[in-house]
Amino acid sequence: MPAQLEVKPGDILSVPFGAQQLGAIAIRLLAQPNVDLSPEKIREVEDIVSVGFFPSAYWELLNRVAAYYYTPLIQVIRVALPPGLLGRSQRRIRLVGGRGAGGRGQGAGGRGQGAGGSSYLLASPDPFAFLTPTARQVWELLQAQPAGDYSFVYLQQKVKSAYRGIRELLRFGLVESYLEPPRLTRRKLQKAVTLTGTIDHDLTTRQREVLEVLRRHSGELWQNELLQICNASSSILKTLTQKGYIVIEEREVLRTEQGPALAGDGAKSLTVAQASALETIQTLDGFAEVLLHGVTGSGKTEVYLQAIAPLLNQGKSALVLVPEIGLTPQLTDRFRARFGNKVSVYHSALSDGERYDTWRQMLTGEPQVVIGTRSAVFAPLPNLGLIILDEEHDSSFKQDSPIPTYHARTVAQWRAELENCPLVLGSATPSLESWVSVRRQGAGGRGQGAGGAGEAGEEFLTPNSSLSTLYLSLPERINSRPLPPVEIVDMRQELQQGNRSIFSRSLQEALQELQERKQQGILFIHRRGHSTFVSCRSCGYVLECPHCDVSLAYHHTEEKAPELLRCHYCNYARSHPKFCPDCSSPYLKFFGSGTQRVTQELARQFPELRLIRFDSDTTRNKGSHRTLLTQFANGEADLLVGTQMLTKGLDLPQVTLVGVVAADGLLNLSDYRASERAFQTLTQVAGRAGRGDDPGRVIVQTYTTEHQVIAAVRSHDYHSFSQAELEQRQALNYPPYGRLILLRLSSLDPIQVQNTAQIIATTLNTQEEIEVLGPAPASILRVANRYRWQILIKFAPDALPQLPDWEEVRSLCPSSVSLTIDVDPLNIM
Ligand SMILES: Nc1ncnc2c1ncn2[C@@H]1O[C@H](COP(=O)(O)OP(=O)(O)OP(=O)(O)O)[C@@H](O)[C@H]1O
Ligand SMILES: [Zn+2]
Ligand SMILES: [Zn+2]
Repeated sequence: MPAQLEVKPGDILSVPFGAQQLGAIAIRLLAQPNVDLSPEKIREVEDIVSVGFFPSAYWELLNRVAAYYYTPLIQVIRVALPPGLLGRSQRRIRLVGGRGAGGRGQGAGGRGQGAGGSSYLLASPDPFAFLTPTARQVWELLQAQPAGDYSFVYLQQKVKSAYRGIRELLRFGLVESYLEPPRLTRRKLQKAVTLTGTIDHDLTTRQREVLEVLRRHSGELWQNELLQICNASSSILKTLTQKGYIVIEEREVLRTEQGPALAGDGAKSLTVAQASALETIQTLDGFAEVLLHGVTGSGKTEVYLQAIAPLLNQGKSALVLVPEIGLTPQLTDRFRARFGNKVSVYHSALSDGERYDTWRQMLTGEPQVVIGTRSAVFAPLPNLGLIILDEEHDSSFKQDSPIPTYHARTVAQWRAELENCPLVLGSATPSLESWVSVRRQGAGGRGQGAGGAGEAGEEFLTPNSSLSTLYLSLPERINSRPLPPVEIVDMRQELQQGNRSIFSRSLQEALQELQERKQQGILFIHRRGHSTFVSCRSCGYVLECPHCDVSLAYHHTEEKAPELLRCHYCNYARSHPKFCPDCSSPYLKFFGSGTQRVTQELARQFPELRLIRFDSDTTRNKGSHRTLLTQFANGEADLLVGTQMLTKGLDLPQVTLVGVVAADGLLNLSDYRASERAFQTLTQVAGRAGRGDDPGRVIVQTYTTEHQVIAAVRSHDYHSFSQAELEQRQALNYPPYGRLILLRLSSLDPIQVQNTAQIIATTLNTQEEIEVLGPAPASILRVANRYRWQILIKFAPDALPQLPDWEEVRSLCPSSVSLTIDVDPLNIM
């Protein structure tokens, strides 16, 4: 690298790559290049584009994530930065100081306008006699271009060996090289009109009108808005500019997602429990972790809002993490109503431009609230005063693939610690991880957790070990409203007594009543689509995905839409055949019921009932969550029918009835977390009922009434459920007691992946202190034509075992087999 450059880790660099110039990040300084790196793969750093781009605490965070999740740092940086930022940037060359009069503006590097160009020109008839012919040619080309600016590629095409000439010009400081951001992340500019003069007499009525409109808008409007409001053409603005009444300039438009205009909302007067929780949170100084355990509808959000308000006044910012975008419109609305335009959302469903702009908006350091999903844990807010993780038990905070397979809760713990701010975890059904870390401190333990976990080297490799968590509880609903009674219906008895419908008599009556009383209900179904599989009644043939080892689900959206069979794993779709592909029988039958099937059945049995289907089929388009929920909130439907999405924080006071069509799909999963997840899902969905003045009721249909999860859901008993569940976990050394790492292997070649899995497992087995389970085929062996095997590693968290050398493990994988190391996996199926 050029001697005068002092590169430090975290700097943004430009590095030549072929004819292009790429954006790069300095990861680490090496005294010697790696021995196995061939010299032709090493490039010179050309320039530093941005010094100290990452603040040190943030850089440390990225490094922790990389170390804990065994992921190259650059992959972690990719998750943290908005997409495209480091994409293919274009290298350009321009004259330093512009070309004589009217030269273009500032250079990115902040090298100001000097007397530069023109003074050279005056010195002698040929002041550049010292340049080589190549440099000279480049120089003249640039002189001839009005802005004095060409892409590197263009100069290379025009001048033979241009790069040599450019290097020479750079050395003399005559030109500079810069990176132009890729197109999609380019800032968006738009013309803004600003009122500058007071309204005077030399104006026509029309001109006066335009200025009046501008004045009423605080003297500033986008040009297109102004023209639209006044129904005027741009010529009138030209005249006004000439007369000196207005100035038109290009201004940047930030493409941040805007919510609808909302009426402002003031702080509510808190219940005793809310007030006490808030008080504790506000006395925290610096890093601490808090579990806010509040039953459904206990007003956790109000506590968050009031904890954030004073921070903003102190010039600090807050980060609010939520599981999924489906629940964000309602939550963001509440935040916007309280904090106005200080709120922005940040999640992967934003367009790249919106993400880029929101990201830069955060860097301004203005006090603000950012609400986002998993990846927003990396939101680059300086001056962070508080992190909130709402619905902290939700598994969508965990990334299964690609690497880093991080959990936003774990990363948030590190981040809060590094930024020295409190972290509040909120839930009605806390994860057993959080529950155990509260219990660790023993009864009444209010000890502060600023123990400085992870100061020294390896320590941070255990996520929660040295953290102690403060416990705050909101045991009652707002206004002492009762939790809804939960009725369990045994579907085996329904069948015995001759009811063949998918709805029990109890649920049928409740739906009937709903209509009569003009109330609203929610119906929860485990799956989307119509049926889980289609098979032939004559020969038993089951229609399967050609690329995966699963049956195809039947989808039929509306009357005239095509009937489709779809794979829920790879999204393969085919039309529904009229005849069995195997025996040509016309008798094909649908089994299992998804949201579509249930809505059709409802339409048949309750034709008067107005329905809204709320699942990933009906919420594909941007804004559709909001649209459907608004329709429902406005009373345009009686029943909301949907999947998992319904369980996440919906607050609809009119809902009195919640029905679960079949709890069994949740209960009978082969995963060690199935019970915990089922309890959480059922408790959360039950918690949507009776949040307003009218009392609610919940009906859960199941074929396994005796299941311990069902008993706990019926009695709203988190404590005894978690007690029993933790005993089982402890006995088997599963999390939160033992730790797990899952190796996922996949390949197009079934033999090779199996052999590789076997070899890796054998190698791992030689190691003591770790328990190796498998290799075993994944529960669905083939997905999208890839065969999948896995190996589960179990170990005790405290006695940090000598973990395998992952580089060595990777080296056992042939190139046709891909390996993902999933640390603390949540999905093991
Ligand atoms: N102090 C208060 N006084 C009156 N109403 C309140 C108060 N606090 C919260 N509420 C209202 O109570 C309702 C439930 O609150 P919120 O949605 O925050 O509950 P929650 O604890 O997040 O529930 P869940 O875990 O089920 O999502 C909301 O409509 C909220 O506006
Ligand atoms: Zn058949
Ligand atoms: Zn498939």
